[in-house]
Amino acid sequence: MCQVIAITNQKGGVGKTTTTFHLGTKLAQEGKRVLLIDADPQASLTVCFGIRDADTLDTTLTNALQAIVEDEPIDPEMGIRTHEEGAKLFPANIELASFETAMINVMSREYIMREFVNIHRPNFDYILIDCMPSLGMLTVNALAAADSVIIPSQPSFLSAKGLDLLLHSVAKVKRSINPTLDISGILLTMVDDRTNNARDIATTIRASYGDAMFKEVADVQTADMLKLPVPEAHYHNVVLKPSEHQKEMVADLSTRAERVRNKMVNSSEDNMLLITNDGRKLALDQRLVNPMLPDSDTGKVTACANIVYDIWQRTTPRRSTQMVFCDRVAIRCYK
Ligand SMILES: Nc1ncnc2c1ncn2[C@@H]1O[C@H](COP(=O)(O)OP(=O)(O)OP(=O)(O)O)[C@@H](O)[C@H]1O
Repeated sequence: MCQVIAITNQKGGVGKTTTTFHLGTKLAQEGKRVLLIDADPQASLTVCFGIRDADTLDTTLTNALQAIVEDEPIDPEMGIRTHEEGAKLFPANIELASFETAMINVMSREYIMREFVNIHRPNFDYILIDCMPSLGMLTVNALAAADSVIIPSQPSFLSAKGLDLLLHSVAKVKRSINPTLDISGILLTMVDDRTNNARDIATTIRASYGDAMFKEVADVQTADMLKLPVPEAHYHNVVLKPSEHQKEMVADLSTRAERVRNKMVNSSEDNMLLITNDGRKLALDQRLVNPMLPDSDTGKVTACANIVYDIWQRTTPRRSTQMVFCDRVAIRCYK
């Protein structure tokens, strides 16, 4: 018999899509017939399936729900995509947001998704619904369509605070719309056992919702842990001599620092922070401190531009890409 599970939490970024995608993929790898429904206009689950431009899709959850509202027949194969790992997807895009607003005028609006899900129940062992981060009408629809709910939650103060509200909403849906709805459990996600704060909050959540908690948690995965392939780096340090203007300006910075130290200037006019900032700008390019100054042959920006140009010339046949990072991140503000 098909199990329909809504993965929900009104808090954003707690791992709903990640949980839906990995749970769905794992079940499919075990030979189950799995349909993942993207019920979030942000379409993150759709993107997980490699669909980068969801807004150009012809058939999405919006069309399907619209067809149900208009009593049109639905072809169960329509709009379904297959992932290489075997799970199937019913995609979404931003149009779902306006559909949610329009739902307010529809009769039996809480049951639209249930009707859609029921069409697919006979063909799948599991249907997982990735909900949007809100307790709006689409989430209520997902809860009305589901047999159970998984609640991903991060061990953070704000996530813990929102759990009461969410459990209250689930209870309300169970009472008034879907009496057979169960809570499968609260799944702690992105648990970083290296910090005391995460450990403390996880303990507090367990103390409050112990029975509802999954024993397993999803550990935080950092780039280091994932051991993603990284290209071999060749480091080159380029050491440059200061221009005459830069030397003069550095001397001026010392004079300013002296005046600040001796309290000869009001701190609102000049202070160590301003001086350090000017020093950092000056080190990058003298024109950042005084736009009237000429470009310097020995400036960092010029040297960088020359290297970029040189690499471009050497690698043009390979059409290689260069990414240039700058440690003076606020450069735009000073141009
Ligand atoms: N275990 C993990 N370790 C590290 N990063 C993670 C982990 N799980 C999820 N993430 C990252 O956290 C971010 C949020 O995850 P995800 O999109 O699954 O959350 P969400 O609750 O679906 O978000 P939204 O509410 O916006 O739909 C993503 O960038 C995801 O890659």
